Amino acid sequence: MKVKIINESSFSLPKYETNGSAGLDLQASIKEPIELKPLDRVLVPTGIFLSIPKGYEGQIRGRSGLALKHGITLANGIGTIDSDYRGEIKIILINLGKENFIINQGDRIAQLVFMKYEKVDFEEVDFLDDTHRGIGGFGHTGI
Ligand SMILES: O=c1ccn([C@H]2C[C@H](O)[C@@H](COP(=O)(O)OP(=O)(O)OP(=O)(O)O)O2)c(=O)[nH]1
Ligand SMILES: [Mg+2]
Repeated sequence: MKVKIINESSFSLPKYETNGSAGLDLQASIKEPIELKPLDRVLVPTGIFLSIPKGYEGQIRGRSGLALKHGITLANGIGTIDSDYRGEIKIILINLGKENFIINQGDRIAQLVFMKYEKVDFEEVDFLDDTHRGIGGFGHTGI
């Protein structure tokens, strides 16, 4: 995959921390540390620009350690990086913890997983096929 890196200071390509890691850790590429107060959101640049092959997307996911220890998570749940996006990958962090959190240059703030996806064509109809579940959802089978 083609990758362009424009970092605030030089660091290596995103990498898988272990052989079996699904996610590549993404680092903050920032001039100054960012202080994130409780419930603050911030868009953090990573210095990474990608040309993802057609038929794949990049998923930005949080890091469990940051979420558990500091309440730092993604404001958009899972970020979607489209294959035709040529801008810088940025991470939308939110502080759901009770303490201020400092992000420093080079901190690993999120991870990137590549996924194949399917596209569909819609056929508009008046009635959908019956199923046992029907319109039941949102806990209708019990908690
Ligand atoms: O966490 C994220 C989510 C998105 N993006 C970039 C890549 C993605 O291809 C583009 C658009 O993302 P999305 O479709 O989620 O945002 P939108 O609000 O629908 O913007 P747009 O109208 O540009 O599609 O923004 C990121 O860098 N980080
Ligand atoms: Mg969009």
